[in-house]
Amino acid sequence: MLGRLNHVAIAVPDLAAAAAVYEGTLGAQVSAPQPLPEHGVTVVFIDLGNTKVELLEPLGEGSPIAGFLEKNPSGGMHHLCYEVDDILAARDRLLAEGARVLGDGEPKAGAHGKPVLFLHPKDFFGTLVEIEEV
Ligand SMILES: CC[C@@H](C(=O)O)C(=O)SCCNC(=O)CCNC(=O)[C@H](O)C(C)(C)COP(=O)(O)OP(=O)(O)OC[C@H]1O[C@@H](n2cnc3c(N)ncnc32)[C@H](O)[C@@H]1OP(=O)(O)O
Ligand SMILES: [Co+2]
Repeated sequence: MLGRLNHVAIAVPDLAAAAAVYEGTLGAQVSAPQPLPEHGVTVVFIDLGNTKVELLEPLGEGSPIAGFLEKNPSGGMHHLCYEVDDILAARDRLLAEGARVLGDGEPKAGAHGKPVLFLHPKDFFGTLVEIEEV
């Protein structure tokens, strides 16, 4: 079921400052900020060739990452995103295996415009998992 690792996401309190560190200190190419109100975050991506790093900060009230940043005020690893070739088949398998799919269980378009779903961190060893259909 799992394909490539699409991205590793890091939640940050200040996206511009984090992007500047990735550009200046790490010499990375960082994409322009992408506000995603439907996800309650603004993101940038660093394309590493074999995978990506996603830096994200809260956007608006009720961001799903606000609680995480309260607990981790300087930021931290937030989620992993695995690629799948059929997100509905993946969802059905995950539900059949007893995993919790977050939200209403319906895929939403992610940062790349592809359908994504999230799985509860407590079901995957303290790691929030995102799956993205590619
Ligand atoms: C840009 C679009 C898209 C893409 O295309 O890449 C994105 O990546 S959008 C990213 C932002 N969206 C989401 O993260 C959606 C899914 N997340 C959620 O629904 C919530 O974040 C959550 C997972 C339900 C957690 O919400 P929270 O308010 O923190 O709830 P709790 O405090 O009840 O947390 C429960 C429990 O889980 C621990 N936790 C929370 N977040 C994480 C995390 N990222 N990694 C690991 N563990 C996490 C939290 O500490 C609680 O643990 P206990 O305190 O031990 O109960
Ligand atoms: Co993501």
